[in-house]
Amino acid sequence: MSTVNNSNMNIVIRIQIDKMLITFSDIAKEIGEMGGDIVGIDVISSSKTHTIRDITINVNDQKHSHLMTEKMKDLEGVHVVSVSDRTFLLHIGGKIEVQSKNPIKNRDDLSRVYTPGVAKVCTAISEEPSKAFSLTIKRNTVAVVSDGTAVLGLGDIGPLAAMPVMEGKAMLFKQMGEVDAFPICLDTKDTEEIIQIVKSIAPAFGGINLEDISSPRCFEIEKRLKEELDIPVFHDDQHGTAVVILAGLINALKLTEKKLSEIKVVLTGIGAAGTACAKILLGAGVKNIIGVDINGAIHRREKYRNPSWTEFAKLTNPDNETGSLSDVIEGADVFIGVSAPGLLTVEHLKKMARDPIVFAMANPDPEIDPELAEPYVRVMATGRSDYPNQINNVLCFPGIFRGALDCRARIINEEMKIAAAQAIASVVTDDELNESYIIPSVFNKKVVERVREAVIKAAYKTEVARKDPLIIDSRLSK
Ligand SMILES: NC(=O)C1=CN([C@@H]2O[C@H](COP(=O)(O)OP(=O)(O)OC[C@H]3O[C@@H](n4cnc5c(N)ncnc54)[C@H](O)[C@@H]3O)[C@@H](O)[C@H]2O)C=CC1
Ligand SMILES: CC(=O)C(=O)O
Ligand SMILES: [Mg+2]
Repeated sequence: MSTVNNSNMNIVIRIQIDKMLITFSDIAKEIGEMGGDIVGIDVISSSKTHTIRDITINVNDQKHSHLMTEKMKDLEGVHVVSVSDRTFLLHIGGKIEVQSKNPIKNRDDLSRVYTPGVAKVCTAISEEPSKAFSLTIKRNTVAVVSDGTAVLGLGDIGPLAAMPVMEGKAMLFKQMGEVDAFPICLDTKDTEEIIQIVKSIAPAFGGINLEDISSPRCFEIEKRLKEELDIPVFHDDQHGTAVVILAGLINALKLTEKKLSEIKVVLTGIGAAGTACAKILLGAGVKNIIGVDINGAIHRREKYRNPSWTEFAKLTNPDNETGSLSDVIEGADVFIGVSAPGLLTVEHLKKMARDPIVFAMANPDPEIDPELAEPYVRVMATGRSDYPNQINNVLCFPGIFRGALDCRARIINEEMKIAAAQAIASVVTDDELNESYIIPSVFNKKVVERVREAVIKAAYKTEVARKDPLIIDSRLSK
């Protein structure tokens, strides 16, 4: 596949220009001739003889960036001071910080927020632990916990390398849902140890968002934590993803005028996301799902070492189809990929039923390049923000936790997830719905509002909410 990663990246080249030797318009012309698109110019300093400028250039890829830099270096009168990728610039020093709600202006403030005043607040919580929800950050704070074993589609890159993703999730929690989230990357892959650590840190949090923990360990970790903690534990890659897939599918099927109960779905990658996706789709009425992992279709004639595949085989593939993706894609109405880049080909698309729906959601590179797929599909979606129809769990986790925290839910159950999916789908009105808009934008404020509302309603209906409904604030709030 022609990889889509890094396409259209922005770089910032800082150059010192000798005014006697070259003009800026000459430099801009050179950049344009090399296919670079100048999207920003900043003057950093200027003297009679020299200027230093930052030129932000949209380039095709890393190679293009390199050629552009070399060209600048060759120009007489130009000295390249530095070249930065804007993505890296955004990560310098990390992406989040802790801020106090009130400044400590004097001794009196100090004695209230800290000792001695704080002692009576501690005592109050010790006498009535539920007060931790009103007197500490617990009520609005979620731990984003990863062990770095399944980071996006990058695999087991370890806890340090997982941090940028977890910081990103924390940013999204805050901006979209006004939830305070902490990235916590653990230097252990031991299931039991992860469970014990999360249990030990739980007092500070109102919810636990598990992230990018590889399967099948993620299933046991989530199950045990759900049983042993009294706050919501939600493995985002499983349930956040599944919720958004269902939302996207509800809307895409309106376009192809097919029913959930009639479609054949081929799902690649029966790991965390794939397993949960199958469960939510089965719950929503899909009858024919065929899972494909590295050894082909998952079926009941095979004995699997992975217990989650044995379970998966029982629930799916009603006709017990066997073979590779090429075999089982025949006649499929929907392809959902939560697996690896480039495994879906145009030849596969040609074998699908009329009006194929393709959700190629592996990150950062999807199962097929959207541009390659476009002519052969009716609806195309990816997990990325730079193509239409971004099916990404960011549409779910801020709103679902906002709702769960606001009604102080003990758990996030199936009813709350289905309600969240329907809420996301409902943001796209029938008038707006089209092939390039089956799912609302991540920036659409209605998403979190509707998900929150629907989740709270479902939590009360299923009796998992612990807060008096009369004191729930109707607005998005802490
Ligand atoms: N768009 C979104 O919101 C989300 C996208 N994803 C993406 O889905 C992918 C999987 O994520 P997880 O389920 O968390 O990982 P995981 O590690 O739990 O599961 C991945 C599964 O894909 C299988 N796989 C790998 N190569 C394959 C191939 N060539 N053919 C068939 N199966 C293959 C693996 O054996 C494994 O079972 C990643 O690329 C991730 O970025 C995951 C969660 C959310
Ligand atoms: C989006 C996300 O959570 C993932 O790709 O793992
Ligand atoms: Mg993830």
